[in-house]
Amino acid sequence: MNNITRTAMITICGRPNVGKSSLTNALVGEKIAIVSDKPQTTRNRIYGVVNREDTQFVLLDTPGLHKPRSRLGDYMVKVVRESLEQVEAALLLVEPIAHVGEPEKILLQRIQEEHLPCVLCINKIDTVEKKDDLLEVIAAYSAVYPGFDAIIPISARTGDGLDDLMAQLQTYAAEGPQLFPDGMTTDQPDAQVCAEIVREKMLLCLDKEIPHGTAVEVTRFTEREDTGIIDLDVTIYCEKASHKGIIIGKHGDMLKRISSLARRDIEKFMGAKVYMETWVKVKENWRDNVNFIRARGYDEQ
Ligand SMILES: Nc1nc2c(ncn2[C@@H]2O[C@H](COP(=O)(O)OP(=O)(O)OP(=O)(O)O)[C@@H](O)[C@H]2O)c(=O)[nH]1
Repeated sequence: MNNITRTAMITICGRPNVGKSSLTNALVGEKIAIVSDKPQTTRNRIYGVVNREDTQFVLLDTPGLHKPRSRLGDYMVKVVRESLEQVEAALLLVEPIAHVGEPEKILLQRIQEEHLPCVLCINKIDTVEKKDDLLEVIAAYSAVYPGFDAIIPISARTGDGLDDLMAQLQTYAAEGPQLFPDGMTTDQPDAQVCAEIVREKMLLCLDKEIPHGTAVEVTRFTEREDTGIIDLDVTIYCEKASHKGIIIGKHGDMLKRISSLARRDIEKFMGAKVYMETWVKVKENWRDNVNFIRARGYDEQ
């Protein structure tokens, strides 16, 4: 039992691939959001929950802001906009580059419209060799937006700067009830986290556009009463028959690789043994099919 008396909801936003999910996982201390080196990995808003002393922090990991090219993309951009409503503060996460791009400008405008306090976090400082380079990044952002509450260089990978960041986020906590029960680190249902882990492994194992054109659905999620073993049936949807061939691979090798990597992580996340069966189906142009994306949870909330 802890005695939470304060809460702070904070939106983590930024362009694709800056490390929003990596930061969320590092602060939560558990992998709840999938990470890849390919942009536009996160499709939905994900809550990460951190309890520290008397405060419960609820971090909103959002899709990277990008120019949408499909209905799914439209939905992802809408999620970002809405995630800046009704939170205590915004955390704008950026690359250590001394140039403020269009996504950052759009987000700052939106943050200003909502009258939100904003922390600028410069991520990936483990890749910065000279301190002066960081000063240039700070100068570039301060010139565009003088209103940051704080500017904090961090590395989600090494953990550098995260204590300073948490101390700053603490200043946004207000008295309020505990929103999530003890031990709960995310609002995502277990089946959804499992589906996301399969998608992460596709992003890892497959090149280019193929993983971006896939959706993953868990069609069975049952726990055996006697042994606690979890049985999972997973369907991967892709956009073309040629993609299906690539996902399955020669003699099914690629699908086996994706499945076994995913199963390992799912077992870690669930803390149980998992039996998983995986199918691949073709669903042409699903990213523009409103009913299909709604049915898979990419829906107006
Ligand atoms: N060197 C370094 N790499 C990092 C750091 N944080 C994240 N990365 C890498 O950056 C890439 C993108 O990370 P994600 O956490 O998926 O980024 P994201 O902003 O959530 O991406 P989207 O979902 O596309 O918006 C991955 O390859 C991470 O390993 C960091 O502090 N240092």
